[in-house]
Amino acid sequence: MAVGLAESPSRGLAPMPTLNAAKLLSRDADESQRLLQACKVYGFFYLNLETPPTGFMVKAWRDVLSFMDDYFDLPDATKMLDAHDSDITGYEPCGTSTGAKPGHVDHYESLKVSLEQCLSGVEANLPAAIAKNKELFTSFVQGAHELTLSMLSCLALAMGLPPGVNKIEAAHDTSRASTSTMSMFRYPAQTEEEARNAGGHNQHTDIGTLTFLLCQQPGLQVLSPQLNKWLDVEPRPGHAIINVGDSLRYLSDQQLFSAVHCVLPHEGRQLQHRHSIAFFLRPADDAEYTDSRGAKITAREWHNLKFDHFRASHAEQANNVILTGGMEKAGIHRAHDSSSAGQTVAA
Ligand SMILES: O=C(O)CCC(=O)C(=O)O
Ligand SMILES: [Fe+2]
Repeated sequence: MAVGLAESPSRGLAPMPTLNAAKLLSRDADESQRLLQACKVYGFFYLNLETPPTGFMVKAWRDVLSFMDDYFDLPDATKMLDAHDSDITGYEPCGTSTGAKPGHVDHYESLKVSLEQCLSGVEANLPAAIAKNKELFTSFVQGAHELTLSMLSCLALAMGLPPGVNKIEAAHDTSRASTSTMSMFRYPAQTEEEARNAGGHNQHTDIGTLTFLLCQQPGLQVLSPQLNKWLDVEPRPGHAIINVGDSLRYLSDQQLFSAVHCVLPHEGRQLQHRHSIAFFLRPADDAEYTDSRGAKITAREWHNLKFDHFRASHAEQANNVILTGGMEKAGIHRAHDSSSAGQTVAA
């Protein structure tokens, strides 16, 4: 049975393993095995950033948050000067996609800067507000890029694939264009009136390879593959939340699990602004795989198709397997070695 939108309060916290960023950066073999199991069983895990060499990311997190406080407080008309109708760079106001409840639009605004803009080193390529903080953003994006790429090497190691040249790593060759991007989100505080038509972030699976997410406030929920019910993802200081996206599931021939998730305020409406920061690692635009419909598609085409679908009505979204990659349907929770997780899968 498919599970509907997360309209009721979720019960319980999502059980998620914790991995160590420093060990993954040094390609530790045991940590790589734990990473593989986390991606196969949950598709979501915590990443401890607090030890060197990733401690600088915790400081950058604070600095980006204080930038976001100032940026999102600007008048709408000023922020709209940064809106370029793009899904990888610039500003996007609230209400452009379908929301987390039936009949609602979303309730988050975002400011994005692409990996390519950051790597180009050319200030003129960056959104103006970001160009003023070029060092902060380039070091954050490079740090998140290096970390997520190192996770792909660790996964290849744990899967016994030839280093560097395997299908997964080869699809992330940095000399080719991609839609990898950093996105800053504000879910603004809402009045009761505002909450009647808008709320949260609709259920979805992520488009890309791995998502590196920093958040301090609750609201994120995951559809547990084990229990087939919505659970809260508890934010943890000094830890990123990492999840597998559709592209990595497809490139791994469905071995890795991209869990369905959404954002909903606990209290029924957003009482205070909620902020989150994401880096979305995605494959090179021309990388190819077979998607959830069984179609051969490039990573760029999947990205564009999925974003169009985020903007479609709930009724259209329910008609196919694009929004959640078919992951919420019973039976897709394929059997896995339950010994590794100490849990069995409710199919
Ligand atoms: O804001 C969050 O915590 C999650 C956002 C998210 O799931 C996404 O942008 O893909
Ligand atoms: Fe997401």
